[in-house]
Amino acid sequence: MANLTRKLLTLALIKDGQRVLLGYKKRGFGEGKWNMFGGKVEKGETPEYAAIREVKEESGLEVIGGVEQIGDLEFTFDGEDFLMHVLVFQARGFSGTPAESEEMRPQWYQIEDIPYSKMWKDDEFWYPIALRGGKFKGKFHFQGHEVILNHTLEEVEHF
Ligand SMILES: Nc1ncnc2c1[nH]c(=O)n2[C@H]1C[C@H](O)[C@@H](COP(=O)(O)OP(=O)(O)OP(=O)(O)O)O1
Repeated sequence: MANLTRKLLTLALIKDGQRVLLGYKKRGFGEGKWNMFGGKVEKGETPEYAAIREVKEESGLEVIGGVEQIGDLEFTFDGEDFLMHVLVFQARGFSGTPAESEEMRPQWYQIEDIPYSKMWKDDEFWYPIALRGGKFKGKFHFQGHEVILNHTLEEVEHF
């Protein structure tokens, strides 16, 4: 694939014991899916700062103690000229009560109840690694938004 435009985005895992906070995406890219919180890294931001900002904007939670990178994912789409590079972080801590935003409706899920059938198809590959404390790198090539044509995924020690 030649000359793909790269976009840098974040996702943030908010985990509290055996439950995880997901958001129902009300608009924009991935509308109608449950997802972690995140979005584009704006000019002048570090990815860590962007991840913390998006958590606040989309869920109402304040990240405490910063974030740690746990994943590095690339998404491409058949026939499209862009590549989405998504850095996945885990919040070390958080405070506040989840609140609905214009973009997301947050809800806690027990790990065994995560609604994979209503999420991006790649999530069921890498969430299990993230949820047991592992780190991972992966590439997923989609046809549309629902079919994965091919992928790679490996667990890593560090980035
Ligand atoms: N395949 C897949 N699985 C899991 N998560 C994602 C994908 N593709 C994705 O894009 N994502 C994530 C990465 C980002 O967190 C969001 C998309 O971000 P987006 O809503 O476009 O960015 P914002 O900056 O919040 O958007 P606006 O505020 O400009 O609407 O999905």
